Amino acid sequence: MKITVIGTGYVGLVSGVCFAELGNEVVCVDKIKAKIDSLNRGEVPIYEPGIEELIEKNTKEGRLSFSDNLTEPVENSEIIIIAVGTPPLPNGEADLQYVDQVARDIALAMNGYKIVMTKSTVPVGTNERIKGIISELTAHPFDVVSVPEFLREGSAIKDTLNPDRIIIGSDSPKAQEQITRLHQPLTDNIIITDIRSAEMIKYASNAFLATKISFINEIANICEKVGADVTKVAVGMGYDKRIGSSFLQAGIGYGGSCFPKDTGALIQIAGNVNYEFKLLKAVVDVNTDQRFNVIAKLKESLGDLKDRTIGIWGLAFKPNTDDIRDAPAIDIVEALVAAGARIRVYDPIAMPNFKRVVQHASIEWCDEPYEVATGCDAVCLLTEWDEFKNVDLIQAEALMKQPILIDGRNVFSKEQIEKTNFSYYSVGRPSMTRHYREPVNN
Ligand SMILES: NC(=O)c1ccc[n+]([C@@H]2O[C@H](COP(=O)([O-])OP(=O)(O)OC[C@H]3O[C@@H](n4cnc5c(N)ncnc54)[C@H](O)[C@@H]3O)[C@@H](O)[C@H]2O)c1
Ligand SMILES: O=c1ccn([C@@H]2O[C@H](COP(=O)(O)OP(=O)(O)O[C@H]3O[C@H](CO)[C@@H](O)[C@H](O)[C@H]3O)[C@@H](O)[C@H]2O)c(=O)[nH]1
Repeated sequence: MKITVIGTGYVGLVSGVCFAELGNEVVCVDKIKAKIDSLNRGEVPIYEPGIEELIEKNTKEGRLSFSDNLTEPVENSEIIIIAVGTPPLPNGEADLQYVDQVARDIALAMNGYKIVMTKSTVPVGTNERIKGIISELTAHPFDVVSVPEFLREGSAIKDTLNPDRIIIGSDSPKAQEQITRLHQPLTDNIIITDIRSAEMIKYASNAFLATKISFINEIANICEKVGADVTKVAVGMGYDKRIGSSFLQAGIGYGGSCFPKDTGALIQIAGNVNYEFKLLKAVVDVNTDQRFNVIAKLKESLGDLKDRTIGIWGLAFKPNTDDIRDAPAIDIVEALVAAGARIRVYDPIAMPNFKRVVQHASIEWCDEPYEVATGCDAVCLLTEWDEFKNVDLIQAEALMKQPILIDGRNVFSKEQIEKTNFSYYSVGRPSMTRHYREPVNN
């Protein structure tokens, strides 16, 4: 099939390349010319394992191309995919200006029947709004279908080529049949719904996963006080098939471009119909507090943080991505700056993006984890990159002023820590505080 994908962010690029890999003819369009120019030079604007190779292969084989103008691609395509951003407005609601603009642009470029397939995460009713915008500007026939995207950053290619399910929200048998055919090579789990339910499935899924994370984080906080181990609790709970073992990793809370934005948007969607989504509001509050537990643990072990040197291992909101959108590390580093600490940071991939958002004279940018540890009063692990899991803790400890380790992701085992002199604080597991404590004003 001939497909135009509009928006070359994570979703646009990954779905574009995957549909090309399945044998379709795909043009990825973005309004930012510099992005298209770099893609045409073979430079990929996002870090995502496996994507560079797939882009190279599919462009070489002639199934994938890039353009900063949608007119010709839309004219030549049967299916137009909307994959532009829906960032939060100050009140949490999704900002639909990019979606609206694309709907207008598609309408003006249409030359015959098209299927407009929305992959952007959009509030219930938005696909009807898209339909309205397009039909005001063109007399050509078209259908709008909602096919929400469930990929995760860091495993986006794998998720797209092996989805748990495909949701198709449609009110047109003709469009439904074509979009089903497009996705058939990926899975048998194709679920057809009305458009509004498809839109809601996306928000409800993200909100449920965020709820699981805040739930286990609260259990972790209680475990710390009663001497239980949340990692064992999660394993024990996860064997119950009704609960499931995934998304029960306690830590410093969820971040990223989706959960914070989509939970906020769903609270607003409910609010707009006079429903207070109390549970989800609590999920968001718990998540905000969870980030600052890292600061509380630093204060517990060091007292005042002024003039203390604190190391940070990891800035991305999760491993295998350079995305720092709503990463807990932003709030944590800013809180350390505000407390007057000196901060030494390193992330294998996300440092350039982080530097664009957080800049302060007290931040030292390092090239590897041991450089971070050098001269530190404490090190905090915020992203569970393999590079940090493989750190030689004895070597790191020897470089530090004080051996204090705050493990925000429960990466290290009791056995690993027992071989060191670290005072070790993790999340929802018993602390391993040692004899070592320097005077506050050393
Ligand atoms: N990032 C994820 O992991 C993920 C997963 C599932 C769903 N989603 C949803 O998918 C959507 C896209 O997310 P993303 O992270 O890929 O976004 P992004 O912000 O990374 O990229 C969006 C792209 O759209 C382009 N764009 C905006 N207006 C345009 C226009 N008029 N014409 C052409 N291009 C235009 C922008 O220049 C940008 O490159 C969002 O609604 C998001 O919630 C994202
Ligand atoms: O047990 C867990 C699992 C995740 N996280 C955190 O939750 C956040 C989100 O992780 P993940 O869901 O793996 O990444 P995303 O790429 O944000 O993907 C989510 O958001 C996307 C955008 O909507 C959806 O498409 C995906 O299905 C959904 O998993 C990260 O900060 C993780 O560290 C935890 O703290 N504990």
